[in-house]
Amino acid sequence: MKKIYFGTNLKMYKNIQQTVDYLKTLANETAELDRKRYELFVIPSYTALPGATESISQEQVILGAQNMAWEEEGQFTGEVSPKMLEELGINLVMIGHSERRHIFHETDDEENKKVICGVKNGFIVLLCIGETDKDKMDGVSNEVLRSQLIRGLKGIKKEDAGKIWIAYEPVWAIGVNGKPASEEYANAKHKVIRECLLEIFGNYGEDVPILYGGSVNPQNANSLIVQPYIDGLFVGRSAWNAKEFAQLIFNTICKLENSKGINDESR
Ligand SMILES: O=C[C@H](O)COP(=O)(O)O
Repeated sequence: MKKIYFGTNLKMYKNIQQTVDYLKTLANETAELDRKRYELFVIPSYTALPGATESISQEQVILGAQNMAWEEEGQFTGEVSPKMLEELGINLVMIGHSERRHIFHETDDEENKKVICGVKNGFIVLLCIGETDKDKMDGVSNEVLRSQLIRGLKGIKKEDAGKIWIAYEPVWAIGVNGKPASEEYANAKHKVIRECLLEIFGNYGEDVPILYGGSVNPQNANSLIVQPYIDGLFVGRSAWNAKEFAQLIFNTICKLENSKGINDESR
């Protein structure tokens, strides 16, 4: 039975104390969660990472970094190296979030160098991909997703597929001005992504979880999670209150376990 994933990116919102308080509450509220079946992760800001690693066990909540340099050291002012994250005990790095790609103009080739460096340094690499509104209007969403995957995962060995997680986040669905994708649309794009992963990694492509992100909220989480190609939810705003995030997680699990999907071997 495949794992189901729930995670959040705290973006540039919570300071050190707020992050520590958030994590303690989230760990407490989700203490009953079966970690063999459900994976939970949080991606705080860099400055909060030391406090975060000291405040909770990563057996309860995996901690990630929002970005990472593609080199281990060097003349890269303002960047954070994988070795520095390793020193903090961080287990996951997020690469290519929509805000990195579109505000900071990161390219697929740069994301690829970071993915390679992250895998090499033993991190779980959460690669974010997603089409823009224009891509969608022009009818090239599938091609854009395939291109981001093929370029972003270039050079990753099949045997390392298990170190990659994918977050599908349509750019038009993210943030305060975002409009959530319908469950049908999200599921169809996850199918495209799964097929592409199987092309890239062969059967190892099944080892890569694909999470949906972009205006996930208590109203749409249940219908998204039961979709056959959706392996988890990557939540922004609706996760930033720890008690409400825990409630969203338990509600969706309840929905999932009461649905037919839970008996399907593919889940
Ligand atoms: O990293 C998380 C995503 O950008 C989703 O954010 P959102 O749920 O606030 O749209």
